[in-house]
Amino acid sequence: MSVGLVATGLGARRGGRTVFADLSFSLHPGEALLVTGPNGVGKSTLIRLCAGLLQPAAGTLDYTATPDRPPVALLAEAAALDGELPLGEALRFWARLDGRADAIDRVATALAEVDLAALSTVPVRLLSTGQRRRAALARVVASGALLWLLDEPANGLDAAATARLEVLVERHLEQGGMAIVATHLPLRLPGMRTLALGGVA
Ligand SMILES: Nc1ncnc2c1ncn2[C@@H]1O[C@H](COP(=O)(O)OP(=O)(O)OP(=O)(O)O)[C@@H](O)[C@H]1O
Repeated sequence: MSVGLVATGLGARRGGRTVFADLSFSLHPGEALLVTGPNGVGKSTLIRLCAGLLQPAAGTLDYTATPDRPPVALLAEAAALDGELPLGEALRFWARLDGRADAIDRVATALAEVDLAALSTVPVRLLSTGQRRRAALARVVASGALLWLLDEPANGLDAAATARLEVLVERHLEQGGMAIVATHLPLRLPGMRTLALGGVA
């Protein structure tokens, strides 16, 4: 199979209820999929399935990555950064876990790219909502991962930060990356396709 993600007849159940069924899509290097739909329709569930944190109730999800990059980076609702650590340290902690030496080197650049360089010595717990979101994005950027899974990445971001997010995703795609972005806020991503979840009747 060529590099990419292929979902075929995907179904998800949570709490004993069907969230969605028979979802099929594919994603290849340079492509982004915007997942939209009303609250509770299953956007986060789809992101978690793609991250391997949930098992599909039906169908298959085949992912072929490249050996030169970490396969997946997830931006979920919680930033998952240690609140007591200075921001730069918290990001370097994850970069070490990502297991690639250059991820640690990329932390400072990623912080600058989300306009947080000035706050790298500030404990994460003191960051504002939007700053935490940008910090979580810096973690994804620093990872160098092939597939970005972004769950509501624009939540809490102001217009300038949203524009930076769009630029970072665009650059990721230009570098052969892929992105699945669950959002209820409008985002402009080049050549993106939209997967509108409609709920299960
Ligand atoms: N841990 C869980 N246990 C049981 N049901 C869950 C769990 N998490 C989510 N659900 C249910 O699964 C459905 C889909 O939730 P999900 O979070 O994927 O929706 P969403 O489209 O991301 O919503 P939102 O726009 O509000 O973020 C909802 O009905 C929700 O109540």
